[in-house]
Amino acid sequence: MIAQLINANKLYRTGDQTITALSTTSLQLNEGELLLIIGPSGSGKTTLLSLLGCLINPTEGKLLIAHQDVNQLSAREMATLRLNTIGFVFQQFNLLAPLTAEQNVAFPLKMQRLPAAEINRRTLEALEKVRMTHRRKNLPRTLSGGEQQRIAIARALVTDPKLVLCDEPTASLDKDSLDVVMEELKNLTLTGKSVAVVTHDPRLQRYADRAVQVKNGVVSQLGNQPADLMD
Ligand SMILES: Nc1ncnc2c1ncn2[C@@H]1O[C@H](COP(=O)(O)OP(=O)(O)OP(=O)(O)O)[C@@H](O)[C@H]1O
Repeated sequence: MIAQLINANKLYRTGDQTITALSTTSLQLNEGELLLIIGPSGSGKTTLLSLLGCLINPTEGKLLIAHQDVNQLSAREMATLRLNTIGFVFQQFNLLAPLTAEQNVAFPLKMQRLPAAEINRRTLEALEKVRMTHRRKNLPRTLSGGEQQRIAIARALVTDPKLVLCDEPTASLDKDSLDVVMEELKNLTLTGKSVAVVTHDPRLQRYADRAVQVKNGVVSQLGNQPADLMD
C-alpha cells in the first residue's frame, strides 16, 4: 500500500466560517493501481488529491504515505517526501516556458542534486518512455497539448516516484491525445506505480482499476458500470 487515509478529514476555517472540504474518510491506494476520483465541482476532489500529495495535512485523522505518518513530518520532511515519492501531473501541464522539453524533465533531478551524467541518462530514459525523445529540444509552446502532457508525465516519472497524482490530466486534450496520455499513465501501473486521477470525464473509466466519487466532501466507492460514473 502506498497511501492510506485513516478516518481523516479536512476543514478550512475562514473568519467565523468552517468549511468541511473533506468529511471523515478512509481510503487506500495500492501498488499498481489506477484510481479515478470523480465528482462535481467544489466537491472536494482537489482536497483529496492534495492530501494524497502531501501538499496539505489532514485536520483530523491519519495519513500514511509510503508508510510514513504525514502528521509527524516537518514541512521540510514533507517536501522531501513529495520530491522523492510523488509525481504530479496537472490539467495545464505546468511546464516551465523558457525551458526545453528535456530541461523540464530534468528539473526534478536537478532539485535532487544528482550528478549531471545521471540526470542526462534518466532524462533520456523518461523521454523514451513517453516516446518524446525526438522533440526533446523543443520549447513547450512549440508542442501540441498532448505532447506537452507527455512531457509533463516524463517529468513526473523521472524521479521514479511510487505515486503519480493527476489533476484533470486530459481536460485540455482531444480524444486521440487523451488515449495516448491515459495509456502512458496506465503503463506506469504495470511497473507497480500507483496512479490517482481526478477527472470529470467518464471516458477515463476504462483505464481505471477502481473509482471513487466525492460529493459534498463525502467519498464513496463506485462500481464498474459506466452509469455509475455518469451520475
Ligand atoms: N484553501 C481553502 N480555503 C477555504 N476553502 C477551501 C480552500 N480550498 C478549498 N476550499 C473549499 O473546499 C471545498 C472543496 O474544494 P475542492 O477544491 O477540493 O473541490 P473540487 O472537487 O476539486 O472542485 P473543482 O472540480 O471545481 O476543482 C470547496 O467548497 C472549496 O471552496
